[in-house]
Amino acid sequence: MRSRALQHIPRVQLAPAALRRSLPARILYPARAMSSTTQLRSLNYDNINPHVKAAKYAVRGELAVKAEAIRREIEQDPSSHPFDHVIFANIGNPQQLDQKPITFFRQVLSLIQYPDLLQESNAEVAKQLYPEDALERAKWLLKSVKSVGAYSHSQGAPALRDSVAKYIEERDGHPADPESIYLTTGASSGVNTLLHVIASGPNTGVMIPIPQYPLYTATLALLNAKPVEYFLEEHAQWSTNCDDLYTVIDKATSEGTDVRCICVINPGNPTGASLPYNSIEDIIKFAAAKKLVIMADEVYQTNVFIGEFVSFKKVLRDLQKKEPGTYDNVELVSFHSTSKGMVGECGQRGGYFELVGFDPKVVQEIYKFVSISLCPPVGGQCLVELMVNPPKEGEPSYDLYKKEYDEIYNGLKTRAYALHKAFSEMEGVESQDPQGAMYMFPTVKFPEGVIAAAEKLGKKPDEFYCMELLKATGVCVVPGSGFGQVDGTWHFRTTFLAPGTDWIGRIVEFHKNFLNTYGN
Ligand SMILES: Cc1ncc(COP(=O)(O)O)c(C=O)c1O
Repeated sequence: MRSRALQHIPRVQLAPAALRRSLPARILYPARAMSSTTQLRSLNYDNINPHVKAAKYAVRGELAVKAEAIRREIEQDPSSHPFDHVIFANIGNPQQLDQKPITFFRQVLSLIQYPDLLQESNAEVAKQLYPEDALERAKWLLKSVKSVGAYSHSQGAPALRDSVAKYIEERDGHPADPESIYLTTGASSGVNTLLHVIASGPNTGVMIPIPQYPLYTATLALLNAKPVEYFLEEHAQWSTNCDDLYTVIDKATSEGTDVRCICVINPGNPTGASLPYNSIEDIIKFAAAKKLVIMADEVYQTNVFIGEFVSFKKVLRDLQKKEPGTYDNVELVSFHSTSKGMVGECGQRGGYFELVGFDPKVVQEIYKFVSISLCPPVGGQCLVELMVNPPKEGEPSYDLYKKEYDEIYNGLKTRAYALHKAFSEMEGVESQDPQGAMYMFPTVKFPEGVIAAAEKLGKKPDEFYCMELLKATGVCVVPGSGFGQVDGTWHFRTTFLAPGTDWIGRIVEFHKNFLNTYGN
């Protein structure tokens, strides 16, 4: 008789080790024993947090997994696919796509990681390797944080927050308070913090733009709170229709949802749209009228090709000045990051948020929440300082910094326009002007044949299209369904980060062949 403990283990697993080594895995671990519902473990698919299972995050979904598998296949056998490398255009990951880090930033980061180079005894070597301003900045940063290996204040090192406040002041022409600034582990952790504090139960509603960056819907799913969708207007360059916001909130409220917040992504992901001053003003007025927190995701603030970036903070302060008293209680949180822009250091996980107009007792809870994670990475905090306080004209590193910055900016712009031109020449494809961010989100009209072929595979047409594109060209993009789209319309999102324009030609060629194959 087998003991109770052994009853769940297939007999073959109890076979001698030598025999087990010779048996194939499918015999050793039959499906039932391998499934995550095995009673040998505490966790199985059916008993884990259902909200984790409910969360969707398409930019790292099925297509990204397949793209990685193809990349590995090519590594092992370069002739295994009709292309020699995969282009990860599915995610805004600049340096994975060969964007060079800004030299000054890396010089300073390398010094703060290896401070021995700043010792007097190494002064001669250091002088040969580093410009004077990089050495000075590294010394100052180390004085401010002591060591990148030490925890900092949970809100971020005070001297670095002073620099962020100065940057915001210069950008907006209004003062900023370092005590209201929180350095974060990328913008994602800031968004996560605020949504945790805002979501108090399944009835909490948060207005999110559609299409949106799925961080928002995924986090709301984790928190079991409700996304309240407002649709951006594709025909008008993905603009925000303010009248529509009133209709959307009134409907949600009448259905019993406690709507507390509106999220705005400006410039937009995936749309790239930049909000003009008057739209921001309208959104602030709407938030004031409906007593909503504004979450302004401004991580693409320097990725603007048409017009100028205007921050929510600036417009709010302008309004408060113009109409004293009316907007005093507007609660605004604005996010920024070292991941995007010309910095593109998303692996370093730097970012910040600024709070304006929040109740002091709520602020205390936000502080407690961030302090539970101790502090954001101190190296990332230093990079935030470098981003907001880059070399100035006349300083030794300025010319190189400006050259590198401009090259990255112009490269992005050139590729955005090349993609736009390519899309305009593809049958059934239409894309709005590339205004900013790092993405294009064209719409694709699929003929019946495509829709039927996708249905047969149990896929949505845009998912089918993107998978076929990946398999034929190695270009990995994300189906529009991962961001949300008007029913019956189909899109895909691609970054314009990949170097060169050859891959754009590959998309055009694929599209032609795809329509020839499935067009009828
Ligand atoms: C709109 C938007 N917000 C936030 C993030 C997260 O950025 P981070 O790397 O700073 O966490 C991204 C990343 O792509 C994004 O597109």
